[in-house]
Parts: sequence; C-alpha cells; structure tokens
Amino acid sequence: MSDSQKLSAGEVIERVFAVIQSRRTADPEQSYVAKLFQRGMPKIAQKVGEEAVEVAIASVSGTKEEVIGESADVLFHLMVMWAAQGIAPEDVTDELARREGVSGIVEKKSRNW
Ligand SMILES: N=c1c2ncn([C@@H]3O[C@H](COP(=O)(O)OP(=O)(O)OP(=O)(O)O)[C@@H](O)[C@H]3O)c2ncn1[C@@H]1O[C@H](COP(=O)(O)O)[C@@H](O)[C@H]1O
Repeated sequence: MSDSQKLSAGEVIERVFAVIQSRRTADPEQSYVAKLFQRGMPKIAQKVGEEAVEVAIASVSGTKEEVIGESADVLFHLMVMWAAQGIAPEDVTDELARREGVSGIVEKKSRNW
C-alpha cells in the first residue's frame, strides 16, 4: 500500500472491527476470532489481560518493534472484547472525545464509577 493509500488509524480500526463482527458466525476451526467468541467472555478477558501484561513488560525491557507488536495484540483482543460486549469503537472514541481538553486530574474527581 503506497503512502497515498495509507489508511488512518481510525479507518484501520473500523475495518478490523467489521471483520471481527463478521466472524460471529464463522467456523472456529478456520477463524481465531470465531474461536474466541465460542470460548466466551472469560477467555476473551484472559487474553486482554495477558496481552496487556505483555505490552507492559515490552515497554520496560523490549524493543520499540516489540512494543508495537504487543500493542497491536492488546488492541486487537480489546476490540474482540468490545464486539462481545456490544460496544462499538465509536463508543470508546466518543468517550475519549468527551474527555478531550479535560485534565486527567479534574476528570478523575468528577467520576461516579
Ligand atoms: N489482528 C489480528 C490478530 N492479532 C493477533 N492475532 C492472533 O492472536 C493469537 C494470539 O496468540 P496467543 O499465542 O497469545 O494465543 P493462543 O495460543 O491462540 O491462545 P491461548 O494459548 O491463550 O489459548 C494468534 O493466533 C494471533 O495470530 C490476531 N488474529 C486476527 N487478527 C485480525 O482479525 C481478522 C480475523 O481473524 P480470523 O478470525 O482468524 O480470520 C484477521 O484478518 C486480522 O485482521
């Protein structure tokens, strides 16, 4: 893909999320995502946790390439979790947009969760 065809971060997330959604009815023998859906939320949650730990470790002792790879793993598994929870990427980006310009220190004080 040339630079002029390069997709934005949001476009890539939308496309991969659409594929994840389409795997709901796929064969778990042929699709890793379908296999995760079949195994259910406990397995998906376990994968998100494992990948989060792996990226944390890579950020301290790994290379930049390893941090990028582990970041993609955690983001991908998080997206599978969103799909399983009925959450769209837009729900999360809307929340980030809502927080934009609000200091993390001020925002935390206003949380009711
Ligand atoms: N982005 C990804 C992606 N990133 C990581 N992975 C897979 O995540 C798995 C992680 O490996 P692990 O060893 O941690 O996990 P595991 O061995 O399967 O699980 P356990 O040992 O924990 O049971 C590997 O099989 C990776 O290939 C991904 N699998 C799929 N995608 C995207 O999802 C789309 C649909 O994938 P399928 O459903 O497999 O067609 C693909 O076209 C991609 O766009």
